[in-house]
Amino acid sequence: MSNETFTVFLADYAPGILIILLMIVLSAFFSGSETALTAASRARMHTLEANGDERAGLVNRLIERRDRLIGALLIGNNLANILSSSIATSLFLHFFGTSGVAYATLAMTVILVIFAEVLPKSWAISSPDRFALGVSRTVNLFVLVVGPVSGLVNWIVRRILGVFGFNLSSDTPMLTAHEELRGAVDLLHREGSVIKADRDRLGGVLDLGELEVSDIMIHRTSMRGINADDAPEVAVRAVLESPYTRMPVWRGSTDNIIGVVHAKDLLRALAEPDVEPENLDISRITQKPWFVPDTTNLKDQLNAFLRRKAHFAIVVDEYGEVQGLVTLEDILEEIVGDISDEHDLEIQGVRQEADGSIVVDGSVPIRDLNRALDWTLPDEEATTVAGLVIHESKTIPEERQAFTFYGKRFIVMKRVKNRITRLRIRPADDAATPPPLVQGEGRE
Ligand SMILES: Nc1ncnc2c1ncn2[C@@H]1O[C@H](COP(=O)(O)OP(=O)(O)OP(=O)(O)O)[C@@H](O)[C@H]1O
Ligand SMILES: [Mg+2]
Repeated sequence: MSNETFTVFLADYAPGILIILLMIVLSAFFSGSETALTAASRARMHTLEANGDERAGLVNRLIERRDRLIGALLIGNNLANILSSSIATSLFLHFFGTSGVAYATLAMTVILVIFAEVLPKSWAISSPDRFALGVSRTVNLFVLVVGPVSGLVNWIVRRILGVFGFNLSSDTPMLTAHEELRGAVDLLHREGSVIKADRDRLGGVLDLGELEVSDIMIHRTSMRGINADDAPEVAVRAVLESPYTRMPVWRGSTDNIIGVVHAKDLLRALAEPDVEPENLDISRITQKPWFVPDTTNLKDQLNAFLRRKAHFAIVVDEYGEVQGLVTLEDILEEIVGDISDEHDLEIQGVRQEADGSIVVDGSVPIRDLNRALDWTLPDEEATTVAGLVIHESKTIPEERQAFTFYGKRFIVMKRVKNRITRLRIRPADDAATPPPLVQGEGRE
């Protein structure tokens, strides 16, 4: 090729070749960005953003609207690939006639796969965070410009799918992150790489957002507190006799809680020189109670405990009426299972008999019984076992009357006035008992 023909060649083809090169670079940019932004660590980006990194903020905004991001990048990528291939084809047609189409297809496929796909994606995946931060501004600008087009694309896709009966409304609930996590944990458990205890704990963490304080609180009837108007030595004895470290202090009636006493503060006060139990001033060592709504979900309550560095809260309903109490330990137990310490009681009023039946006091909370014996008696309608039997039988049963529900036989052993004070529970012979129906009312 002489100098002259080379100049002519350049003048004729250089713009085309330049555009092809530019498009390959652009296509590589889009592919790499997609990989980097998808693989970037969200935790790291949030930390960086919190520390004032503006580019990390952009990355977070982009990832939050993932479909818009992917849509825009796809459009850019295709635009670049198709433009470069079209120009290459027209150049090749010039040199090789009609077989130029085949050569162009072959050459561009190889070039695009290597330089516009695999190479940038491999590069991006090797350090996605840095790559994502680097491209964030440019990609953001591009998404802003192309966003409306990708919105149009999504709309057309939905329309066409709609014709075939698939209904993807724009807010079709995708799997929530929780459901995905739970699914993954269950799957790993089934495959054997996550043991049951771990699955239960991970599941417990995920459940926190779905349970409310009222689901796990200690009901007001089981709360142990002290009366502010009692003589100090009576209060001291009450604290000594209780297994609990913190005790609500009430005045007038048990649901008028004015404070909380910590056993250690009491011990300190008593250890002061010339303080005798009888002249101790309890109100001096009571701390202000912390009231929380019964509808608080456990995740928020756990965070609130940690933030306040508190362990103990009084639960109130929407009218401010005391419903019960909840402690940090109660929430942690939802994750790790039962926690006992050297002063915790086995649940009281439950006795396992030699014949396999269980004898319970009527006042035992259903939740405690369920937890202790791994049962699933419903605790929505009634709090105590006696309450459940009364609710299901719709009467106040006589002694020795028996009922079958929820797969168990409940036999009333003792009734004092209108209260059922003791019951025997044994597995119902017929395990297929339909749950809510009261079956037998005969005497045993
Ligand atoms: N005054 C109370 N009355 C009734 N139940 C309580 C009382 N205080 C705590 N509980 C319950 O006892 C269980 C153990 O809770 P937690 O470990 O927080 O109390 P604790 O053992 O008295 O305190 P700590 O472990 O800090 O010494 C929880 O189920 C909690 O709800
Ligand atoms: Mg404890």
